[in-house]
Amino acid sequence: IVWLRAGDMRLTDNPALHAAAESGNPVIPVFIQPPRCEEGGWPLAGAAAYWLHHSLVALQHSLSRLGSAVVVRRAADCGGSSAAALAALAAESGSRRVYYNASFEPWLVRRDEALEQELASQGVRAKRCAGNVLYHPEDARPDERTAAHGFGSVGFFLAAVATLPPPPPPLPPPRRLKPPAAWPHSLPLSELGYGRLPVRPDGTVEDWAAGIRRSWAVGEIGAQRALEAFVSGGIQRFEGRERFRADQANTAAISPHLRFGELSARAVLHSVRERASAPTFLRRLAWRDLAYWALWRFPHLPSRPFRPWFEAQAWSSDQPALEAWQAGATGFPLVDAAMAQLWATGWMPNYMRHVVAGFLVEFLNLDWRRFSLPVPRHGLRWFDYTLVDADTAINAYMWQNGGHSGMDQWNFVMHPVFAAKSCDPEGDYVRRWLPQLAALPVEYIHCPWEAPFALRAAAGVVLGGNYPKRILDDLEAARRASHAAVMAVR
Ligand SMILES: Cc1cc2nc3c(=O)[nH]c(=O)nc-3n(C[C@H](O)[C@H](O)[C@H](O)COP(=O)(O)OP(=O)(O)OC[C@H]3O[C@@H](n4cnc5c(N)ncnc54)[C@H](O)[C@@H]3O)c2cc1C
Repeated sequence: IVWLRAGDMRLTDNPALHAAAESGNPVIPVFIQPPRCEEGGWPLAGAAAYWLHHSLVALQHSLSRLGSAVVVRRAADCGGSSAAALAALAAESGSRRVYYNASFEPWLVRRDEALEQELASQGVRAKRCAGNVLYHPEDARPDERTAAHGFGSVGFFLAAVATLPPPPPPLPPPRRLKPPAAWPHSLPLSELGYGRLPVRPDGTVEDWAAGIRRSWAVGEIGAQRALEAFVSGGIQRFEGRERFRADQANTAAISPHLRFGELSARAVLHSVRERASAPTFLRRLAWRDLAYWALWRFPHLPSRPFRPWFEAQAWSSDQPALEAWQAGATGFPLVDAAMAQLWATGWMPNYMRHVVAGFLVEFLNLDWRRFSLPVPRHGLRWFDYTLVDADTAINAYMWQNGGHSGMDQWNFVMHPVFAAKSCDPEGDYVRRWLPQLAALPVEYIHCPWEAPFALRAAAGVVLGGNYPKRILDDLEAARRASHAAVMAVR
């Protein structure tokens, strides 16, 4: 049995699949929808769940070309836990071995340890394989020497893994997977509900995911093409300052492929190293491992401030401001364009994530980690719900830093107008995502409130009409207030 989890959606460099294929025995790949209690409070939802559905469709297709398949099960139907579902599948199929790739979220580490014991008690051996990160968190050796790089920074992490053997080259995809004599029962993928879209009372489908489908080629083949396009084309622009541009596609745009394991980090590392000199990009990849290490070492990262005294920080409770941030209706075009891109495509580039996170924390002084029901509204949870690359480790690590309480706190403030000078100098990004502002000349595109009334009228822009008025008139005062709240606890 190869137990495929949400981060394993590939054939190439999939150590668990590779090991099972090499065993020479029949191979049964299985995906089990975990019960809520195994998800550590971070159930897959929204855009990321939608992505997983399509990634599973693509994986089924790739496996069928090798004469194999993915058996789909729900833990809820098979004893209520992943362990029980695997034990049942092992009993049905006569399998004695379960192969899987290691995860590092603390709740999954605990679950996997208990699961291995439960399977062992039923005569089934589990083999945990290494492969979804470059360096396993438990192998990193952070100490005083590495902390000299700035505790929790990427330099700190690179020093902590400097003496480890380099990540091995990626494994090839299996050429063949021996099928079992009879395929065990499998649910249709649709039963998992990950790809389900809401139906209106009149029976029509509310297709909020059309923009995601248009923007991405989900699955391993799409992932490899995206990586190839970046390595053969854009990587040198990334190494320069152009990686900060929002109006140009100068980053790899592979994060959802990495999140769902359609690409392995090792495959990305080796592909880049073979073809280009790209130290800045490779630091980004190391950042991903750093986030996994941080969550593994400090399990409370998604729920409590890393620096505990920030627990006492006084936050604003301005609900309309929060809703304006979410909806991309703050009246600050750069922020609103990014939130519109997020809503439409499930993604925005790193620089824009800094801009919108900074706006929420530094100017609106809204608590990034609060939890609200039924809609997850605040920064971290809103990203988790809307990003196709939603990743608990990276998301929490970055919001902690943006929210001042993290290991590697941001020492900069992204001003929603001035930041545009480097990331959207001609206003093309804003024009793309906020077409109602498209006719404004470049000097006003990021600050439409400053445009003379007649010019706005000629451009068809009505503040408070087809584009909102600013929710903050005095950014400097807002910034001073949030700074005072930080200084009171720091
Ligand atoms: C507030 C905030 C929240 C974020 N939440 C997520 C998240 O949930 N999931 C996620 O994948 N990324 C997250 N990021 C990190 C980063 O913004 C994205 O990984 C990046 O924008 C993805 O685009 P790309 O593939 O073009 O990245 P590139 O810049 O081309 O980098 C290549 C890969 O390196 C990794 N990487 C890049 N930047 C970072 C980083 N800062 N930290 C860790 N790994 C990184 C990603 O896997 C990325 O795909 C967040 C950043 C911020 C500021």
